[in-house]
Amino acid sequence: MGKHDKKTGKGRLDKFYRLAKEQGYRARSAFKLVHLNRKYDLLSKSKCVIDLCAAPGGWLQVAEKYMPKGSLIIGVDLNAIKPLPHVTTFVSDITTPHCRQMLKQHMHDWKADLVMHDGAPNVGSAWVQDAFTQNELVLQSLKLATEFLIKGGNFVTKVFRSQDYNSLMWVFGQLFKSVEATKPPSSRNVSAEIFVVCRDFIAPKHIDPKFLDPKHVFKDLAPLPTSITELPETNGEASVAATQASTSSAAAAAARLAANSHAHSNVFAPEKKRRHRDGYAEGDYTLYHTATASDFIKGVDPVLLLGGMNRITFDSDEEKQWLKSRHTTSDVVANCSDLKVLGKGDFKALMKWRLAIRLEIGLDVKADPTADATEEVVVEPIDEEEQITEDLKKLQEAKSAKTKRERKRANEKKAKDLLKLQLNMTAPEDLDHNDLALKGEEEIFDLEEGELEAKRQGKSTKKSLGDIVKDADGMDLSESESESEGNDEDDEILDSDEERERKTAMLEGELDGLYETYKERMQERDTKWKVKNERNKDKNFDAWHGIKENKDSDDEGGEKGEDDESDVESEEGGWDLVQGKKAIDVDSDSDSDSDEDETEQVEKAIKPKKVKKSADFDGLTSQAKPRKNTALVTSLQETEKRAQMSRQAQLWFDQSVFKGMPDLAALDGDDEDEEDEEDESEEDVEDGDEEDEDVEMESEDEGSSTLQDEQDDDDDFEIVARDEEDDGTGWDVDDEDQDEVKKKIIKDKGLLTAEAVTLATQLVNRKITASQLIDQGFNKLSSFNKDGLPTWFLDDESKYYKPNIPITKEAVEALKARQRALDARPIKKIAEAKQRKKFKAVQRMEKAKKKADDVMTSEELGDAEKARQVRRMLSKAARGKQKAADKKIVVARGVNRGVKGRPTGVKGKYKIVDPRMRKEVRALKRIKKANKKR
Ligand SMILES: C[S@@+](CC[C@H](N)C(=O)[O-])C[C@H]1O[C@@H](n2cnc3c(N)ncnc32)[C@H](O)[C@@H]1O
Repeated sequence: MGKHDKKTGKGRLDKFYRLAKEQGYRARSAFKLVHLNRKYDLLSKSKCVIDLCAAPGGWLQVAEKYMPKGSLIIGVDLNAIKPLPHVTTFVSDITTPHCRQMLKQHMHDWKADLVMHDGAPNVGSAWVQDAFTQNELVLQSLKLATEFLIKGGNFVTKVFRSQDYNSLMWVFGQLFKSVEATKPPSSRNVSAEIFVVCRDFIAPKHIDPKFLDPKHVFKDLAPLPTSITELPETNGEASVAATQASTSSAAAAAARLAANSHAHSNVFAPEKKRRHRDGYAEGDYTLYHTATASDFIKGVDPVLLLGGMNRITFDSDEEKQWLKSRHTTSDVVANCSDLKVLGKGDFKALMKWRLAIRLEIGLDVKADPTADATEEVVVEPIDEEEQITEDLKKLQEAKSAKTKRERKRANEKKAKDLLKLQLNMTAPEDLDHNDLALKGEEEIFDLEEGELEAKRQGKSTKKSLGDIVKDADGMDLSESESESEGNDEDDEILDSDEERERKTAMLEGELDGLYETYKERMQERDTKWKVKNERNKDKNFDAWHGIKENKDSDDEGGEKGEDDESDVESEEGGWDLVQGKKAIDVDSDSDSDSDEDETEQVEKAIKPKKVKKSADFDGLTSQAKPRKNTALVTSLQETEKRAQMSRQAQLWFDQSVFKGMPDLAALDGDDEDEEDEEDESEEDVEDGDEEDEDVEMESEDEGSSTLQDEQDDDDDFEIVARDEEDDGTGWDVDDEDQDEVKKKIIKDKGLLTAEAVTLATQLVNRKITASQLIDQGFNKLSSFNKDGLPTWFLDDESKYYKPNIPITKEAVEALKARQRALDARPIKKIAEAKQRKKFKAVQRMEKAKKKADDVMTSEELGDAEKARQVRRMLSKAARGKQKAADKKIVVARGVNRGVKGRPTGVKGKYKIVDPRMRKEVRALKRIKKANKKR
C-alpha cells in the first residue's frame, strides 16, 4: 500500500491509530471489526472463522479476543502473518486454487460460522482499476465463503463504492437472508470503503458459477442512485432496475452530467444534496468539467448543467457573439468562468441571462401579458344570492380562522405560564386571571371576573343573571356559535386543544413524578429526614383521621335538608374546606419547618380573640374576595358542580398519595365536631400535663435532644420539641380555650424560638405594639391558594414563601442559656434509678429493723450476742447487696468445656460455667418470673 502524508487524509494518525498502538493491535483496521462486531455481534457465537486477506493480523487479534476459547481461527494473506496465539495462518493468494486447498486442509471438514474479508489489492494504479480488482477480490472471497460457510453463517466484506457496487449487493442478496452495508466509525471518511455484512447464509445446494464470475456479475450493470441506508431494500430489484438503465450514453457531456446529477441535482435546492459514493462515471475519470455556452443556452436542462459543470466556455462564433450582447454583463462572464463558487443569486442571474439570450436569438417568444389576460379571464354573471352566500361564507371562514388563532394563542400562553410556574419562574399571582383556570378554578364562574372581561371587550356589563348563568354554563357565545357552524377544521382545532391540554397534564404529571423521585432520592440520603419521618408518622395519621371524622359529620349534616340555611352552611363548609385543606397543607409543611409554626403559635397566642375574628374577614386578600362572589353565583348551579374540582385538581388528587383519602367534596360541612374533638384532645393534653410533671420534663428533654439533631450545623440555638397541640395551625375563632392553651404552653415551656423571643422582647420593650404585630401577620405570604399546584412547587413554597422574622442576638443568647440549664439537669432515668435505690435501702432497713426487734425480744440470746447480731444486720442492710463482681465468671467454651481446676490466667475467686448451662438457667428464671406474674 502506498505511503500517505501522516498529517492528512488516509495517512492521518488518528485516535484509532493511537488506540491500536495502546491496545496492542497490529493495525488500526482492527477497530473496524471491533465496531462491526459491536453492531452485529458476529464473533461471540462463532466457533470457526476464516479471515481472508488477514495480514498483518489485526482482525485475527480481534477475533481471538472476542470468540469463545478454543475456537478455530484461520488467517490467509499474500503476506506472511506473524504468529498469533490460537490462530492458524498461511500465505496464499485467495484467488488461487492453492488457497482453497489450504483452507480445506486446515478446516478438517468443518464449516465456518464467519468468513471475513478485508482485502485490498496492493496496487497503486488508477482508482477505477483499483475498485475493479477490489470487487473481484470481493467476489472471490464470496466464492470461498459459499464453499466454507455453514448454513446460517455470516460473511463480512469490505466493498468500495463504484459502478459495480450494486451488482455485488444483488449477488449478496441472492445468497444471504440479510444484507446490510455500514461504515464503521473507525473507517476514515475520506475512504470510499464500506463494509457489507451478509447474515444468515442460505446455503443453496447448487450455485450457478456465473453468480460468482466477475465477467458475468459486473457485465451490463449500471449504477443505481442508492444511498448506503437504502441498500438492504435494493437487493434483487436493484439489478432489475439497473439492467433497465441505459449504459450507452450517447454524448460524453450528457453522460458526465448524468453521472454528476446525483450529487448536484439542483443548484437551487442545495440542502437536498446528498453525498453519494457512486464513484466516477464510466469513461470519465476527471474532476473538472466544462460545458459550452450553447449547451447551457440551448440545452433542455440548464439547472443540471449548472450543478454538474465547473465552467461555461464561449468557443464558437455564435457563443462569442453572445459575449457582445447587452445582456452579457461582466458578472455573467465571471460567473461562467467558475460555476463552483457561485451562490443561489448568481445562478439566478445566469438563468435570467439564458432567458434573455434565448429571446434574443428567437428560441423563446416573449408572452404578451395583455393577450394572456383577455384569453384567460372569463367574466361570468354571478347570481346575487350566490354572491351573498359566498360573501357570508368568506366572512364566516375569516371569523372562525380568527377564533382559532385566538384560542391557539391563549392555549399556548396557558401552557407557557404553567411551564413558567413549574420552573419557578413566576409566582402564581403574576398569572393572568384567565390563567387561574390552569390552577383549578376554571369551573368556578366569577361575577367580577365576568364583568371585568366584558369591560375589557368594551361590552355592557349589565348582563342579566340568566345570561351570566348561560355563559357560565357553556363557553364564550361567539365561540359556541362558531363551533355550531364549525367545520372539520374546527374539530381538528378542538382535537389539538384537547391534545394540548392532555400534553400539559402529562407534562405536569411527569414533572411531579420526577420531583417525587428526586425527593425520594434526597430523602434516602437524608438520615435526619428519616428520623423525623418516623417520629411524625403517628402525627400525620391522626391528621388524616380527623378528615374522616369530618366526612361522617358531613354526611349527617347532609340529611338536614336543602333549605336556604343549609345552603349557606354548605357554602361556609366550602370555605372551611379550603381553609381545612390549607391547614392540612400547612400541617404537613409544619413538619418540615418547626420555626414557622412556633412563630405562628406565638403570634396567635398573643392576638386577642376579637381582633382575630375581624381579621379573618378584614384580612382577606384579593384572592379571598372572589370566593364570596363565587358562592353567590354558583349557588344557582348544581350543588355537585360547586364541589367539582378542576381537571388539574382531579389529576392532582388522582395521585397514589391521595388513594384512600375521602372525597374532597365530603370534607364540606360543620366544623363543630372538629372543634369538639380539638377541645377534647386539648383537655386530654392538659390533664396529661397536670398528671405527671416528671414525664413532661422528660419529653421536653428528649425532644430537645432529638430536635437538636435537626438543626443545621450553623444554628446557634436549639429548639425544644412541642407537644401535639402546638401544631394547631387553623385559626379557630370559635374556640375559646385556644388562647388559654397557648398561654399555658408559653407559661410552662416559655417561648421556644428565637423569633418568638425577639417578638416578645419587642412587645415588652414597646418597640412594637400588639396591633402592629397582628397586622404584620396578614401579609402577602399569609394567604395563598394552593389548589392544583404541583407538589414540588408547594414544597418549595413551604420553604421560602414565608415571612422572614428578624431575630436578635439577645434572643438567641437567652434561648441558649435556657437550653444549657435544661441540659444541666439530670435525666429522668438517673433520677428514677436513684429513687429506686433509695426506696430499696429504706425497705432493707425496715426489714432489718424488724429482724433486729425479733432478735432483741429473743430470750435465748445474751445481750452481747444480741447487740452483735443487730449491728451486723443493720450494717448489712445499710451496705446493700454486695456486687458479685468480686467473683469472676469463666465460661468454658470449646475444648475447655468440662476442664476442671483454675483456668489459666484467672486470678482470685472464679466460677466456671457452661454456656449452655447459663442459658438454661436464664431461661428457667424467665419462665419462673412469667409464671409468678400469672
Ligand atoms: C487492509 S489489509 C488487511 C488488514 C487486516 N484486516 C488486519 O486487520 O490486519 C489488506 C490485505 O489484503 C491482502 N491482499 C490483497 N490481495 C490479496 C490476495 N489476492 N490474496 C490474499 N491477500 C491479499 C494484502 O496483502 C493486505 O495485507
